[in-house]
Amino acid sequence: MDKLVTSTVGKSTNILWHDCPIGQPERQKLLNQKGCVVWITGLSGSGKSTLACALSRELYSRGHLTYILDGDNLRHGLNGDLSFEAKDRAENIRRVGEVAKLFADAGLICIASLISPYRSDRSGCRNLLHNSSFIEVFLNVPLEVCEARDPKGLYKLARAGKIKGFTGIDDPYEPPSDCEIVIHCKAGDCATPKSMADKVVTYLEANGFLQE
Ligand SMILES: Nc1ncnc2c1ncn2[C@@H]1O[C@H](COP(=O)(O)OS(=O)(=O)O)[C@@H](OP(=O)(O)O)[C@H]1O
Ligand SMILES: Nc1ncnc2c1ncn2[C@@H]1O[C@H](COP(=O)(O)OP(=O)(O)O)[C@@H](O)[C@H]1O
Repeated sequence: MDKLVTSTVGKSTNILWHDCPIGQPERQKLLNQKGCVVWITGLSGSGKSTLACALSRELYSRGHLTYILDGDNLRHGLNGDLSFEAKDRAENIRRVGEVAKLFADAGLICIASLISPYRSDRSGCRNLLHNSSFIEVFLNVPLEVCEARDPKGLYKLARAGKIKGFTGIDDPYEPPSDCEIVIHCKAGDCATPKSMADKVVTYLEANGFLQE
């Protein structure tokens, strides 16, 4: 049955949502898992992409289907038109949140790894999903550890004033005040990516996401 739905973005009107007989429950049964979004937030260099890949590998080894939405990668395509101004970061997160919602509806375990510095943007994504299927993971890695890593040399450029508005240097990062998983890492005392991934898998298992 079609029902009139007003778009949350407010740009589309007179659109009707079309339901189909094969929906998320049927897809989850096929995949033997529950669609959800694992949202990894943290500073640049905190290990978001590394954790996303380690988590994806661990879940694959257990026969589960995931898909990674990485901020850096999406800025080569879908979000290539966006800057790092606050309003563009908000749009970046909004778009990724909507795509992640579609992947979760497809029955996948969607792993999003983006700095996503603003609490309001992250809670906007949380509100797109029914709450329990949005799992926020905060990679709590101090700026000095991220800066010491600096694999892309961006912190060095930011410190030299060659990059303006770099998160953590001259642009804000709002750590989560209440998220599902916090992974702490101190200078010289960081768990391995696999053990970090295992912590997330344990959460997914305990909350029923790894079975239909
Ligand atoms: N000004 C500025 N601030 C922060 N990050 C910057 C900036 N310019 C480029 N980069 C690189 O872009 C990556 C962050 O993209 P995201 O889409 O995750 O950022 S955001 O969520 O929109 O804030 C981020 O990648 P990661 O290091 O993987 O986090 C940076 O390498
Ligand atoms: N758990 C970890 N322990 C030690 N080094 C790590 C860990 N996770 C990531 N790294 C290293 O930190 C750097 C940044 O990791 P990356 O995943 O690119 O971070 P981000 O995606 O948050 O920018 C890389 O050189 C990576 O090898």
